[in-house]
Amino acid sequence: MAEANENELFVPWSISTSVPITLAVIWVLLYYLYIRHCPKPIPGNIPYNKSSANRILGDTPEIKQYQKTGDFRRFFRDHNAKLNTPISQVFMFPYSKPFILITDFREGYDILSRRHREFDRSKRNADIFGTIVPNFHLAMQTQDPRFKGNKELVRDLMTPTFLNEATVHIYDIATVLVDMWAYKSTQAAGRPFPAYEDLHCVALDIILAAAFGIPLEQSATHKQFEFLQLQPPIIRSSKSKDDPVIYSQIPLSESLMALIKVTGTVVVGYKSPFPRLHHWILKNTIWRKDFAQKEAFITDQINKSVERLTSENTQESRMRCAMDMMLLREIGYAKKEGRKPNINAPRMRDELFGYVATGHDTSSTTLSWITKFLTDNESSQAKLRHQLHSAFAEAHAEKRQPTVMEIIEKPAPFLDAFLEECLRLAKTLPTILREALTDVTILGHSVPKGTGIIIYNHGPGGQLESGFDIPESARSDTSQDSKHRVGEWNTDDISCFRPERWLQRMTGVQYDGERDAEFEGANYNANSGPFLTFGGGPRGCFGKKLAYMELRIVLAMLVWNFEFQPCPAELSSYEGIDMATVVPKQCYVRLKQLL
Ligand code: HEM
Repeated sequence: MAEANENELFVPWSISTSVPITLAVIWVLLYYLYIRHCPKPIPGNIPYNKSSANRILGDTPEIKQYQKTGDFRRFFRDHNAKLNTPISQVFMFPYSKPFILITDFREGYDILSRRHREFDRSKRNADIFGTIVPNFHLAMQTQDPRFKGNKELVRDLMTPTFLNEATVHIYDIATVLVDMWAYKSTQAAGRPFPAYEDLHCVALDIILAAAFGIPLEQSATHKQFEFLQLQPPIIRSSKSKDDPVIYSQIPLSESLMALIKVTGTVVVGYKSPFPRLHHWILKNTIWRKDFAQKEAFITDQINKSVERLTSENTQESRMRCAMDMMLLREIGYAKKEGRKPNINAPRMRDELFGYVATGHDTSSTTLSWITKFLTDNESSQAKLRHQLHSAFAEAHAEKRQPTVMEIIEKPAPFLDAFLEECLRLAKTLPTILREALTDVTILGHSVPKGTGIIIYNHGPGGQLESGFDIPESARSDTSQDSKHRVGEWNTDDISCFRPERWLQRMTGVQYDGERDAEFEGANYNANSGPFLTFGGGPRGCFGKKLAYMELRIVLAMLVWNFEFQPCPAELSSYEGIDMATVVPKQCYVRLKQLL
């Protein structure tokens, strides 16, 4: 009986004690797992968001909120602004190491230009581009054994000879754009119309002409203009001068669409925590056809180039595009190495596609931002036109278009300054990635080897916003040495559009009261102040010279031919959308033809 009673007592006791103990053990275990999987901040005192450090997803929920608005890169700006710091840790992806985010220009510039033995292209770049163009030098770190060979292959593509060839294509395509916009503006009769699609085609045509020598008649812009002229005249149903006119757009060929789509797939790499796997799955499923078409397009262009280079016709066999230059290099290497040329070498195919991919979106997006700055800064626009009239005085007197050589060669400091100011403010590519190759010190903080570095040049202390007072002693020796190499922007107008900030007056120049005096003695100074639009150092933008040529020619031709008049506020947002680059959400023009 006593035994039975003991058992009776024991059972309820065991339930009442073992359940809470089990729950407590589970809770401790879960808590341990939770803590184990939360982000691990870098030891020391680099600021980070404390609540993000206490959740497995780190900063991801906040980043997702920004993604919903379209421009997730704004997160970087706000992150350092909220933490009131030029350097912070970001927990970008679950289970990954923290990234270091820097918004201070001098530190970014120092890392890119002076400390490139300590910092290199980030492995994340390889993750982002690895499944699209694994053999493109952008996807490689500098110590990658393939890197040097690839750079050799593309060596000729930014030489003056090659660029001179490219300027002719650029000018021809810009001329078609001018003709098309003259036609559109007549039809629109003072109403605005969207500009983005046309600029996207122009930039595509330019890079395809430079890469593969695709002739003007086959350009998307030329076809669009022909198509437009066959359309019935626009019937205006609305009376408001502010209602935009929407023109029909001829669809691009399947192969061009494939090139654009494949380039756009890079966004998956930017945003995914598992970029390679994520991209690989999509590439082998829903994007399979696009990738196949892109490959077929490149094969076709290689065959055409071989035909050109082996043609008896000297006019035909003349080198005229990146494809031909690369093929000739490959033939040269093969001869030297006593082997057959590999005209289908993966590195050549990827360098070619990479050239198109990196050269297209960046330029088209920048052109779109430029048209917005033209539209919204009337007095600077008028001053630019005035500069062009005085720089290309003969063309102005003869009421003709400036020639391409006039645009490229005549000094026009306000044109340089205007373009640079557009590039400073354009949101095209505000993030630059690096990786610490060794344990490093950044602004006095220890950062371990292998850490990903994000340099965000539109944040506090960057090229658009004044920053923090950082003691010189916290900066690296190289940063202290180069303190005066680049000027500083005036904090009062740093975020305003003011091309004059790039000009310096030569001392001793007298003004004679003539019309052109405002440009006399004005010198454009590229080091006037913070500017990282093309990154910097040995891994800075490879296509910068081509980009400047393209933007200069298109900008000069547009301002010569049109007055960009204000668009209604509801069509003039400065918000960006995150694609491969940050594209303006709205890009409209309202044009008055001048010639
Ligand atoms: C306005 C137009 C352009 C902008 C704003 C731009 C911007 C940039 C930026 C910010 C980088 C990263 C630099 C760094 O990490 O330090 C970059 C890299 C690069 N850009 Fe551009 N770019 C433009 C036009 C072009 C063009 C036209 C081409 C080629 C035809 C090109 C080819 C490249 C390549 C290949 C790289 C990688 C270089 C390397 O990894 O060594 N870009 N660009």
